[in-house]
Amino acid sequence: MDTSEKISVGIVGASGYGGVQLVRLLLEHPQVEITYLGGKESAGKDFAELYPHFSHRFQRTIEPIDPETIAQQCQVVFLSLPHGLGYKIAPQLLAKGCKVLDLSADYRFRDISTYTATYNVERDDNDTVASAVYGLPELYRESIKTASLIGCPGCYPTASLLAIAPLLKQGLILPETVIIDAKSGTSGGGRKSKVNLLLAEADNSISPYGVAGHRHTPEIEAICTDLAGAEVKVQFTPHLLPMVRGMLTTVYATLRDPGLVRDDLLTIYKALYRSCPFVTILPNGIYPQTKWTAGTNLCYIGVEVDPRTDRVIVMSVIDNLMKGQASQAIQCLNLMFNWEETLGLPQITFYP
Ligand SMILES: NC(=O)C1=CN([C@@H]2O[C@H](COP(=O)(O)OP(=O)(O)OC[C@H]3O[C@@H](n4cnc5c(N)ncnc54)[C@H](OP(=O)(O)O)[C@@H]3O)[C@@H](O)[C@H]2O)C=CC1
Ligand SMILES: CC(=O)N[C@@H](CCC(=O)OP(=O)(O)O)C(=O)O
Repeated sequence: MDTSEKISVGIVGASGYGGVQLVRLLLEHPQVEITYLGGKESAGKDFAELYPHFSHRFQRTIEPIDPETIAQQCQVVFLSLPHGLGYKIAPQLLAKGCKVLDLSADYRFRDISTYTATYNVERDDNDTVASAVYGLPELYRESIKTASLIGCPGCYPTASLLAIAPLLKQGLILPETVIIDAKSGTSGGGRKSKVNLLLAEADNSISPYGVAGHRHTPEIEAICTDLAGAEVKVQFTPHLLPMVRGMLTTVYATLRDPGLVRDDLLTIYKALYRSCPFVTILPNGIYPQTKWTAGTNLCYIGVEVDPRTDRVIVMSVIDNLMKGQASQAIQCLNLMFNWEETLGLPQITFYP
């Protein structure tokens, strides 16, 4: 394909884990060309200096973050920055005609007061927030297609919401009974050094954190409430696993109708995800493994019912850096440009 037909794309926050996934995927994407990389501490360095395994294929200097310059060089901009930064740049990019996909929490909430309470960032850009669409294609595909600004979901909300959405949409559970037990690899914490992510701390160990207060709880609850059409509160507990990539969530909830069996639920899940190329509902008695998703945009879901407790148990796995972050953003990009939803996205993992 003639490169003049390609869309010019920039990545702000290219030096981080989200950034490096985006570079890898966008280099292989047939419809885009990377024309800008931005960063703060990394500005002035070549990308291949930070990630030498790219040096045979891609070299580009990371530039300081200047919205004017970015808008001149890019039609689409991925913001892969810590929360509280993207919202200062996105309005200027949008005003210049760029489409923006923000991987942080800045545009995930329709209600700014929930964002402010959760992230402790004061802001009043209500109009921009109102124009943003939550970037979970399986639930908001049609809105994503026409959006200019996407608030890409967090990794825990992605895995949790894909697991629970059919139950809430169909009114199959008592919403006050939802418990989400989630586990993540350490790359979920990003590339910046943190003590709990050191090998000596995380290896040979598993630990809960953010119990009864993790910042993803309000994000999950807001979308659950939207899906159920009534307020939903969830009990969400994340855990850090001694591995790099991957996320498992196990969701428990009490069925409204104790007569429902696993086969009924599998039929409902398959029907709701029938047009979703990245979601696989596993057959009877098969439960998912994170290993099946590594490096891909896939989500596998297993469903079980315990007739002794009338609870449904739904298990979902994703790669936190992919469906939980970078490749899901590219899935949204594909929809925004009316390309095949799967374009440029790996669909089979390396295994084992
Ligand atoms: N890791 C994961 O599994 C997931 C992460 N996310 C979200 O995606 C976003 C990126 O995460 P991730 O890639 O893991 O994070 P990293 O810590 O790996 O990277 C952060 C990036 O942000 C840049 N940055 C940091 N501070 C500033 C600043 N003050 N001004 C400008 N640039 C800055 C860094 O650039 P430099 O080095 O140049 O300073 C770096 O490129 C975050 O909002 C995160 O919460 C979402 C889903 C999953
Ligand atoms: C293992 C680990 O530390 N994970 C991160 C979640 C990563 C993510 O999705 O966070 P954002 O909402 O910022 O995008 C955490 O629990 O804070």
